[in-house]
Amino acid sequence: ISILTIENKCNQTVWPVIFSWKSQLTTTGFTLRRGEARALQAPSSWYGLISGRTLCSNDSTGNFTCATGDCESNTIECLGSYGWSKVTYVYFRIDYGGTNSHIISLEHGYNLPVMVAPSQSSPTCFSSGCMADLNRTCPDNLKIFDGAKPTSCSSACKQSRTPEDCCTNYFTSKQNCKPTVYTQNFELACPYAYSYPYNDNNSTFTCPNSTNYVITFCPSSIPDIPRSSMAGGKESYVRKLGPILGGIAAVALIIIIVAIVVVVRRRRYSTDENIEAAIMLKRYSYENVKDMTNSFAHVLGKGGFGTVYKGKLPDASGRDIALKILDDSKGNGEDFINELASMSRASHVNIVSLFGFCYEGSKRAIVYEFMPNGSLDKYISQNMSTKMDWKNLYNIAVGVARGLEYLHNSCVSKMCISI
Ligand SMILES: Nc1ncnc2c1ncn2[C@@H]1O[C@H](COP(=O)(O)OP(=O)(O)OP(=O)(O)O)[C@@H](O)[C@H]1O
Repeated sequence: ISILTIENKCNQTVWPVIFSWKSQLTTTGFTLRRGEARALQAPSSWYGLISGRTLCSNDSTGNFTCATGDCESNTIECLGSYGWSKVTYVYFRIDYGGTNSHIISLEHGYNLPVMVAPSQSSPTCFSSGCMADLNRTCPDNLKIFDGAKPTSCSSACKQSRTPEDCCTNYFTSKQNCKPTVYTQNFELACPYAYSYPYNDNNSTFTCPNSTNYVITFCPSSIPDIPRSSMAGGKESYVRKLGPILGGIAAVALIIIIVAIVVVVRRRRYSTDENIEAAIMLKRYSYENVKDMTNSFAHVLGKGGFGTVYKGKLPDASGRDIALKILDDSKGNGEDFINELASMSRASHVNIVSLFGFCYEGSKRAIVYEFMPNGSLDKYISQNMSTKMDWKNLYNIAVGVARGLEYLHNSCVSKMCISI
């Protein structure tokens, strides 16, 4: 099982599509407003794709349609067969023969920048994506508009259908299927994406089968890629300035390549930060949990969902923690991860902070702040006759109300509870 966390950092709402060739996930399409994230569990041997739809709405007849990536289901869910759209795709194969693999594909086109951050890092498994805004650099004849705004960029094959662009007929071989000016536009901006048939250099990532992924739409500020010289109707001007532009382009190309290498290298070392950024929590193994609690030596109490133990963080701080081991859960693991993801975004003085979690099959635990005075209800009842005057009780009530108010209002607008 791998957890796929899909997050939307775009300034607009995105409606992700999940299409599966094998075993459906719990959803095939949903809404992700700006700043929201949703985690899904992909079972072993799941094989499918993820893409994002934009500018969706219900038309006058109530049918749900999107300007880009529409799955023609007329609803938010994308049931049934799948027609290829001119959008950015991420393909995943989860646990095939012990490994996961994924590809970011621009083979059909591009609509949104996407980054895929695996939870592990190796020379074949690192954070990468297509971060550039190719809607702006798209050659004019491949641009797709919604009104005056370019919304996506078609692949040349999808638009022209020629054997050369689609690598069919004579061009059906690695030898004859070469990058074209169009695919170079994609290739230059997104070298780790798959942009034409046989373009398999660098584009398949292979990770261990225990890897989880964060798939981010609009991952960061988008670098401004220079407009391709073939865009627009200035060919003769371009031809005259050819050698000069060629020199400038060569220098620009070198700078872009160096920048990409630097960015990719940096990202290789920050993959764990990326998954933690989406769930914003550290993931511990069950073995870690056992160590942290000294083999469950000190029980703090038992609640409706499980037993709470005292423990210590395994880092240099050695900080005291509470560790709630959830009763053998038959429940939905996705709910657990989504709830953690939302809880981890809450930060308030009157709400216990979460430090991490454990999720190994049915073994689930929450690692959070230790409260030396135990639970508030017990504390109040035990001290009622001694320490509790009306002022103290009033302050406690106000503190509790402030925490609740934060969860209901401020935190909702910061996407704590909306997932
Ligand atoms: N962070 C903590 N620090 C210290 N003790 C804790 C902490 N969290 C829980 N406990 C102890 O463990 C007991 C069980 O806690 P738990 O949250 O599981 O149950 P609960 O408060 O009854 O609520 P729930 O309905 O969530 O089960 C508490 O009554 C308290 O004594």
